[in-house]
Amino acid sequence: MQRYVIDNNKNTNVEDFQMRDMLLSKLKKRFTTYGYKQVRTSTFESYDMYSNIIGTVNKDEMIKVIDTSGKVLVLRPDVTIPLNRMTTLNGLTPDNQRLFYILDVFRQSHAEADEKESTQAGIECFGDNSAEVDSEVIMMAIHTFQDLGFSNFKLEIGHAGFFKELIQQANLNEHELESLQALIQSKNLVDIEPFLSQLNIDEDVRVAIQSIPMLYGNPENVIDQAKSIIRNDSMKEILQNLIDVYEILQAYGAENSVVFNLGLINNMNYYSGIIFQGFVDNIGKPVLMGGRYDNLGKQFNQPSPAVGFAFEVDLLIHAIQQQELAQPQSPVVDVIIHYNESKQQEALRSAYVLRDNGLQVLTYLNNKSATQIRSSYIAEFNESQNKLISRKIEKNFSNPEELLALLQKEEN
Ligand SMILES: N[C@@H](Cc1c[nH]c[nH+]1)C(=O)O
Repeated sequence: MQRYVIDNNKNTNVEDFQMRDMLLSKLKKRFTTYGYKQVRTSTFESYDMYSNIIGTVNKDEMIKVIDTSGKVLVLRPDVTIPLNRMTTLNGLTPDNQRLFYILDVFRQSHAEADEKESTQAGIECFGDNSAEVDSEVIMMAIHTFQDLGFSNFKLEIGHAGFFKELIQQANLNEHELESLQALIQSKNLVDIEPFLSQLNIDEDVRVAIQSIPMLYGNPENVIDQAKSIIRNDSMKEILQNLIDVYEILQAYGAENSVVFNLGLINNMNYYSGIIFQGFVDNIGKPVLMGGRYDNLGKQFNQPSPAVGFAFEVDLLIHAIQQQELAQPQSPVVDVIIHYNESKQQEALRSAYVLRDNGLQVLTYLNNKSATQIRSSYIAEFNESQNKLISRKIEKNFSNPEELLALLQKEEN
C-alpha cells in the first residue's frame, strides 16, 4: 500500500504537542511582559515582493505556489519582511511598535532538503534605534532562555556594519565576498590567509580582515582588540554602539550570558546594525537569530528603524528534550469521576459544575478502566457514599457544590 508520508519526523504525538504548547506559552508570557502584542501575517506572500527586496531569503530556498489565476506566490519564507512592510505602510502607532509572532516559515535549503517548514517565535520592535532598545531586545532573549531552564546558553553579539565597512575597502567581487564570508563564518583560519594573499588588497586591510575571526570572546577583550583595526569614523561609531549595548547589558546583570563575535554573519542580508545569535549545548546551529535592520523600511519607501529576533522553536524543543529540561509529565486531567448507575444523575451534574468552573473532568460508569489516565483527583460516587481521593486526602462530600468547594480549598 502507498504510504502518503511527506515528512515523517514532523508527525508529532500528543505528548510532543503538549510540551510544545507549554514552551510556546512560556515564550508568549515572557514577550508580553516586555509590552509586545501578538500578530500574524499571511501564509501566502507575493513572490515578486521577495524577489525585488534586497537582502531577503535566497530565491532558490523559497517554496513557490501558483494560484488559480496563474500568479506566483511563496509560502511565508520570513516574518520580519511582511511585518516591516505592514508597519511602515500603516504608519507607526503606539499599538504596533512592539509585535511578536509564533508562525511557521517555509524555506528549503539544498543542504537540508527535507526541512521545509519550521516554527519561529519572534519579536520585532519598530521606531527606535537607541542602544537601550538593542539591549532590551537582547535582554528579552536572555530572559527567555532562562525561563526555559537552559543553564548553559550563550548569546553571540556582533555588528553587520563592522565587516561591511572593512570589506568595502577591499573591493571584492560578489564571488570573492561570498567565499570570504564562508571562511569567516566557519572561522577557517588556515584558509583565510592564502585566500586573502591572492587578492589585490592593501596590506593593512588584509591584516585587519584576517583578524576578524579572532575578534571573539569576552566583550572587553574584543573591544580592545577591535580598536586596533579601526580604519574610519563609521567603524569607530559601530564600536561605540557595541560598547554602549554592553554597558546596558551589564546594568541588567546579563554580562555573563554574552560574548562578542565580530565575525558573526547572519543568514539574512537586511541587517544594518547590531546582530546576534543564541546557542545552547549540543545543537550545532543557532537556536535564535536577530539584529537591527534600519534600512529595510526604505524598500517600502518609508524608513523605519527596527530590531528583532526569532527563536527556532523546533530546535528549542529538540534541545529541551536532549537536556531533559521538560517538567515531569503533568496529570492529564484534574478530576476523574467514577460512578454507579444509581448515582448517575448526581455524578454527571457534578461533572457539569466542575467543568463549568474550569476544571478538566472525565467520567466513567461502573469503574470502566481508566487506570492509564493520570488525574490529580478521583471522585467516587457509589451507593454508600461520595468520596474525593488524591495522594494527600480522602474526604466525603454530599453534593456537587460541596465537591467543588473541597477541590477549590485543596488547590489554594
Ligand atoms: N527573520 C530573521 C530573524 C529576525 C527577526 N527579527 C530580526 N531578525 C530570520 O528568520 O532569521
